[in-house]
Amino acid sequence: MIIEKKKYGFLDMVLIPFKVSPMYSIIFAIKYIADALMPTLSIFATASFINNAIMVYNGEASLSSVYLSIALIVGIMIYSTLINSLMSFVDCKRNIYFRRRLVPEMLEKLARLEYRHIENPETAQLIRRVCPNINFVYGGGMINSYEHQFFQNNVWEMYTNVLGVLEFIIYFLGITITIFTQVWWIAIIIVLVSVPVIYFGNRAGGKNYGIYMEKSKVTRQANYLSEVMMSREGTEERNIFGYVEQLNTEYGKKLKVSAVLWLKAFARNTIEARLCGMVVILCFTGTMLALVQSVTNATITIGMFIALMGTMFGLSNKLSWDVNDLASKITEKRKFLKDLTKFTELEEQEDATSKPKKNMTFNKIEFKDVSFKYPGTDKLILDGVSFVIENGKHYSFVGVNGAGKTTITKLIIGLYTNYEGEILVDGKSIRDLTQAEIKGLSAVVYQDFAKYNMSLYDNLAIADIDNSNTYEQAEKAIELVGLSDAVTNLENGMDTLLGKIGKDGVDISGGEWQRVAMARIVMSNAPLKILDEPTAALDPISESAVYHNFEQISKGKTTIFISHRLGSTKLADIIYVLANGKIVESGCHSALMAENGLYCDMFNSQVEWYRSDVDEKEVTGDAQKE
Ligand SMILES: Nc1ncnc2c1ncn2[C@@H]1O[C@H](COP(=O)(O)OP(=O)(O)OP(=O)(O)O)[C@@H](O)[C@H]1O
Repeated sequence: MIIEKKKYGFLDMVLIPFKVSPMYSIIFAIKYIADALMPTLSIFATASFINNAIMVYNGEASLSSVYLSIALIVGIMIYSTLINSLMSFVDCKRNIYFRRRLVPEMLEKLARLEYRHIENPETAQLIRRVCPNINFVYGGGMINSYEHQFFQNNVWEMYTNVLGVLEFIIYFLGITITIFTQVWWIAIIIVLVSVPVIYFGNRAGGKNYGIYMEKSKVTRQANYLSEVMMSREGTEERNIFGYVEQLNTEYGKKLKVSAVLWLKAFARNTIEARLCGMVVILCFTGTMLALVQSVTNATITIGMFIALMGTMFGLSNKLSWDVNDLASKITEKRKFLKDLTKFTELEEQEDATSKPKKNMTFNKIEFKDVSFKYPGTDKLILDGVSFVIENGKHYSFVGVNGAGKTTITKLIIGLYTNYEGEILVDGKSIRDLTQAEIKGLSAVVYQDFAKYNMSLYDNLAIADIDNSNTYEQAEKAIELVGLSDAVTNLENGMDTLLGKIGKDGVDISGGEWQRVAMARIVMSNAPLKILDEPTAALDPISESAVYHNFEQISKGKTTIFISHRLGSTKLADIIYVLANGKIVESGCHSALMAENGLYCDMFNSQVEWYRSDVDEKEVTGDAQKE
């Protein structure tokens, strides 16, 4: 385990990459140290070459005396030219390795997280910041400036930033020590000038990060607008409502705000860095002039003087820009580590990644006085709800939008445990069941069911991951949901790739996708089948066919139907009517109609809708006859 629950600090910027791969970490550390030593080496090589060349010119030395320094200069040049290309290749391999080591671990951690963290906007954003490759809900676009990075890249960048700091320290020490050995007081001046420059650079870098964060929020909103204007899903509405121009104006405004923020940061950065740079250049120019005196006094050689000139201007650039940049990056990564700490502290569900237990059975599921609020909210969604689900019977939950029907199913499948009251499976609290048992108990199709871009057979077989179901069973399931004709028309039958991800992929209609999802739960071995709005996307003929096949689909199984189409409730043995967080009525269709309560009102209002139309036709027909 590389990423574990703990408080992550600065040291982890080095420790985590080392844990992933000591080999790549060492290779890159050597590269950065070598890069840091090159300028110092270059001073000696250049000085030696110039001094020896002058001596050769004056006839004081033979040509061979410059060979070593030329070899050194050529070596440094070859190193500078080749090292980056070579390291790009190594980095490519390193990247793949880091991905292979870190991504599965993060995916597993995500799978173990308690569901409430995925639905809660705050924790969902935290998850996205740490694992940006995970496409969670709650708005697209970047949240943080580091968010565009994949998790594994963030981990690696932390390390290279620290190596960058190490490189700068070695480089700075190398040069100042070299200068100290030549003219000690110049080294003192360099240190005295550098301290405030490093301090201001560091401070500006930290501030920049704050501005980038602000900018990212606006960019995120702009990205969302751009997504709305360009996404495939919105094509029809875009044409019909003609909102692109208005959105585009809004998009432009957001981009402008984002650009202004960036420019502000950039301008301040440039001014601060340039001012610092100017101060450094002025100081260094002064020292250079003083150095001329040292050359005249023969305190230093001409070669050393020329080599130092180049190096000191390089140093002024590094001081004004690199420190600033590194400070900004380190602040960013410290924020990432803080997020990583919070992420690892998110509660996990025990045995969350286990597979559904096979052959689960039950006689009775009972809600006893259950009350529930979504975590972090105050609204009581269920308020003392009690009901029973008996094995082999069919149930319907009915109620207005937001009544809490889907919420009940989320509690049955164990997504939330923070309810009051009891949910019992044959007298045993659902909280005491293992995840494997809960998973083995029920199969669900929600309104926003998944559309897997896989073969049709795999879309079904996924409900029974150990594949105890056969092709014949898949075909039977397809027949039960009324998809057989559509499958016959597919070129590769059950093996046809669904969705547009592959070259040969076939895009099927919304209603057909819904039936595939229904077939999936037919394939599942779970004794309780929950269908949340199962026929919403079906045409009336398909819907009545599905209801017709319902007996077979649910044979020997217990079903819960949630539907606003009240015709379906006639199939239920018991209908539970929810209102204001409570079950206000229960019974079969005829009993509830006789009760003349909420259910009867809802049913009649739907019937009225059709009836007024029928009546109108009848009246018009009669009038025409007359
Ligand atoms: N993750 C969540 N966090 C906070 N509140 C939520 C969450 N999910 C649902 N709710 C709220 O809980 C209430 C009940 O939602 P639920 O989805 O159970 O209703 P429903 O009866 O299934 O509605 P519909 O018929 O529209 O599907 C709604 O007011 C909804 O806003």
